[in-house]
Amino acid sequence: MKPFGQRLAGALAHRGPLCVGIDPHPRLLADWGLTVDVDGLETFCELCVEAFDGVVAIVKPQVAFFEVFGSAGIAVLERTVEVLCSSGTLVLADAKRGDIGSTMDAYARTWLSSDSPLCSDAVTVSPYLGFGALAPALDLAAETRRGVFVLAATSNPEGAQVQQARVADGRSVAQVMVDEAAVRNAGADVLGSVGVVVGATLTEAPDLSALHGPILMPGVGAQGGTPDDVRRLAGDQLRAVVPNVSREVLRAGPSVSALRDAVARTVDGFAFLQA
Ligand SMILES: O=C(O)c1cc(=O)[nH]c(=O)n1[C@@H]1O[C@H](COP(=O)(O)O)[C@@H](O)[C@H]1O
Repeated sequence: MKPFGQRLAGALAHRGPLCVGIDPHPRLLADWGLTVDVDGLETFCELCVEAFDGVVAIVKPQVAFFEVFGSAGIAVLERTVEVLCSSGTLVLADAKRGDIGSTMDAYARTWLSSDSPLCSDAVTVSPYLGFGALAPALDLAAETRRGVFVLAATSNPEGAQVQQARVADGRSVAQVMVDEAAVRNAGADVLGSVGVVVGATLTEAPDLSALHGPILMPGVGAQGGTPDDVRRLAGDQLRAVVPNVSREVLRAGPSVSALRDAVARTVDGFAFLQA
């Protein structure tokens, strides 16, 4: 298996630059005419798989919306991840994990170890216990040829309190996270496997020019970010940018063809990224 960064670059080139979120909000379940319980969750995911599998470059299930249903919800997540991964659609588990030592190691094994029932192609992680605390995930991802997306500058306004704070050399904390990720990507062929998350809602992005890894940009659509914002924030890194859209696409459901049309329209709006 090729490293995640190379697989992602290939998928973006072939299927278009888009990460679609599977975010089974209670509101969306109701709008789709589904019950807000595990049965509704399961049907929602089956329809998402039918609509997105083999169509979009990368799918991002938001783990929180599965955990809220306890073990039965996790079982739905396991099945969803398994179906997508086994057919070759890349899966980014949005778990935003971050802890220390052996606990981080357990999180890493959950999402990145081939023998885990939740094993995905990549996972989101939070570096706000210190970038170095992420080493178990970064090391395991390198070993299993999977990926990690590190939260750098998030789409929510509260993030700035921590992420825009300055360290002693004057860089923002968000910039430090990007620079640390860049160290991990040094020498990678095509695109490194350590990505960063930069919200499409921001007025300014950290300097991404040396990252050599994927840049996930959530916040498009429901949170107010637009393709023009993505273009502005991406700078000269257009080919590394992966916009994430969740509600804006999911609102088109439950019709599978309407979901696919929404994906096609969204991908068209981002054609400039891979031009
Ligand atoms: O890591 C993420 O994906 C993420 C980071 C961030 O800064 N902002 C952000 O919205 N997200 C996630 O991206 C998705 C955005 O959903 P929509 O606002 O519905 O498109 C949610 O699953 C969020 O948890």
